[in-house]
Amino acid sequence: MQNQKYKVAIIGASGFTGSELARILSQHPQVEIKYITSESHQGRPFSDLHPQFLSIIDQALVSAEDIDVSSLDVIFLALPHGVSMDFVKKWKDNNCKIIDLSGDFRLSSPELYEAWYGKPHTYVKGFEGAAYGQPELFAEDIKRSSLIANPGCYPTASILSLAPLFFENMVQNHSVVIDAKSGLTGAGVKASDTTHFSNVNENFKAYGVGVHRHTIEIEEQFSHLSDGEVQIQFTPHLLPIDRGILVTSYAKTKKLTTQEDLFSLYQNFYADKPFVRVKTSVPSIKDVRGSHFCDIYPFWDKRTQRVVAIAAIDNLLKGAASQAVHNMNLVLGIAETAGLNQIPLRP
Ligand SMILES: NC(=O)C1=CN([C@@H]2O[C@H](COP(=O)(O)OP(=O)(O)OC[C@H]3O[C@@H](n4cnc5c(N)ncnc54)[C@H](OP(=O)(O)O)[C@@H]3O)[C@@H](O)[C@H]2O)C=CC1
Ligand SMILES: CC(=O)N[C@@H](CCC(=O)OP(=O)(O)O)C(=O)O
Repeated sequence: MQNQKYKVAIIGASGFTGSELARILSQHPQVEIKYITSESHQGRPFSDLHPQFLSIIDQALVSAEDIDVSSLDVIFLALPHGVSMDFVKKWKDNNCKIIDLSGDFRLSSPELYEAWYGKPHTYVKGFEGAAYGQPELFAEDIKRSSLIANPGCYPTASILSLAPLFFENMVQNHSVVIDAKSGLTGAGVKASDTTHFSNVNENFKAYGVGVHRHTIEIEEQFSHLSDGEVQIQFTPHLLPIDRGILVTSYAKTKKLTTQEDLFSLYQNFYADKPFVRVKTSVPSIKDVRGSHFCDIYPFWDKRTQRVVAIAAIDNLLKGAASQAVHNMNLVLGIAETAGLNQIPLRP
């Protein structure tokens, strides 16, 4: 029903992805935002905290303890890792869909979670029914699931950059290197030494070398796509900008290719995916900023016999909030593109 309004709640709306969810959902033709929650700011108008919403969303923030979950169709959890799982456990028996933006249910087992997140999982059963929410790759799983694990920001760009090659089982194992860069909002709203202005401004650095938790998330999805165990080298970097991710992915293929074949492979793979734009030139972060697009340039380097795939997304949108809304559209069975037509903000 096109005029049906689905009732949703945004849990953890004082953060960056929570506020971006509010921006998109408030313009979604089939959504009514029933609750916006914050524990540390409950009682204050949402627009006090996020002034861009003044006279648009002035409703008061409430505690997550006080919401009537039975009245909701969809809950978005914009909470840190290790916090989301408690809410999923508490609300799982209500007849509503839960879309979790954290990493709590993205991996395939609690053991892997503990190994990469450094803490035990407290809701092991949740893994059973969770779908990995990459809409371009797993739409059918997403439509069937009541718990959707929204992918991480780096994994979104990284997975989309090489998915066509893995799907065709064309990649030589151990040959993949992913060099990724993110703007600061990827680190969340709380300031730290790492995100202090003078440590970031006019600076650029790698972090999490060899140990970043997104390594396993990407490996698991590539393994899933290609039906074999995949290992990758993944290195994230912190860019001195607000938002945006650019990844450069390198892979050796099992058989030789050409630029024309590579481009057609990507174009065909993403032909019916409205938010992936396969390009013939390099993408930049400003080409996608503020939008749900992922732009990809697949390049065959004849000299080194390598694929170089460059992908750009907005970490807060395609890497988080708009991806969550895309998942909502799929799980509710409404138009896939509803509410997601933001044109990138450039310059
Ligand atoms: N930022 C990004 O680019 C991306 C983020 N994600 C993931 O999405 C989730 C939300 O991210 P983001 O919006 O950036 O995070 P923020 O840190 O900006 O916001 C998280 C919010 O969660 C609430 N919260 C509730 N309980 C706790 C707790 N125990 N400790 C800390 N905060 C708590 C806080 O609000 P309050 O205290 O007011 O209740 C806080 O504002 C995270 O899991 C993140 O990893 C995923 C992809 C991209
Ligand atoms: C710049 C920056 O700090 N980025 C975050 C990733 C944010 C994100 O997408 O991921 P999760 O939901 O998996 O936390 C980081 O590297 O931890």
